[in-house]
Amino acid sequence: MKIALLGYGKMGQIIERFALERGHEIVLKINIDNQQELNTANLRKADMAIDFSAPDAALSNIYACFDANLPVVVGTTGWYGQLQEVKNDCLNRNNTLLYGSNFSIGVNLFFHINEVMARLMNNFPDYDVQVEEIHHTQKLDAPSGTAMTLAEEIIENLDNKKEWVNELEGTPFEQVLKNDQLLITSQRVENVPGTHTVIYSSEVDDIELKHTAHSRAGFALGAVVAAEWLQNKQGFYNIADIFNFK
Ligand SMILES: NC(=O)C1=CN([C@@H]2O[C@H](COP(=O)(O)OP(=O)(O)OC[C@H]3O[C@@H](n4cnc5c(N)ncnc54)[C@H](OP(=O)(O)O)[C@@H]3O)[C@@H](O)[C@H]2O)C=CC1
Ligand SMILES: O=C(O)C1=N[C@H](C(=O)O)C[C@H](O)C1
Repeated sequence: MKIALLGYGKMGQIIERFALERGHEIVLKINIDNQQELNTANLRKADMAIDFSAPDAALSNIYACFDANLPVVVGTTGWYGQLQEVKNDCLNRNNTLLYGSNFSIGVNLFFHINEVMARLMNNFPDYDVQVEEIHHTQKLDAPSGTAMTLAEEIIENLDNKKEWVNELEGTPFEQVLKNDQLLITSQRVENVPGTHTVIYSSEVDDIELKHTAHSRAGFALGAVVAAEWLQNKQGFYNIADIFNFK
């Protein structure tokens, strides 16, 4: 497969390594300095785009792929406020997109366990729940996309939580938390690839579900596997469609 890498930073460079190992070819690498190369003519040289860029670049990159009729795997987080609009446009224009807040197998297992746990905890109202995420200091968005997915799964499955709120360590948080609000705390610590914990706490004990990424390799390999899966498909997909744990 000929791959266009939209974003050639920490993730783009590891994705390149896995893609080459698996027999693919990289035909375009886009970063801030060569953004003008992201045009229809260049995108049409590829069979697939993989976007790991930045929250404020993801939307224009996605629409550039749509205009070139190029399928795109989107790992970039921080643009999900526009998710429904992108989905509608993708389907109306017969384009192809797969997105995921986290492409690692471990986190996708964790997502599934999180849903099962939230349903179970409806029977145990003495426990309150919160989500914690820790990432490296270069991360531009908070909360992480993964923490948002975990929180949304909990809200969908646990009757007494209705919305999430985010507290970023080091910034003022003066909100009084309501019982039906789920707190996501975000911490930024040098060199942490991504740690997520779901904590159920009662007076007598805590139950913690935790995923710790040891490096970015799991995310990068997952993105290449997702691109392989998306070949010859049409439509709008989420990474969960690949794992199909339901
Ligand atoms: N879904 C998942 O599994 C994962 C998602 N992510 C997400 O992927 C994204 C990228 O992460 P990461 O690689 O660590 O970030 P980096 O900052 O290391 O890399 C981002 C890349 O995008 C480029 N870029 C930024 N803005 C633009 C723009 N306007 N136009 C073109 N290129 C641009 C940067 O260019 P330059 O080098 O010139 O600055 C850089 O090459 C983040 O949103 C992160 O949250 C990360 C890991 C896993
Ligand atoms: O920015 C990162 O690094 C990561 N971003 C994703 C997220 O926002 O959840 C996935 C992973 O945790 C690393």
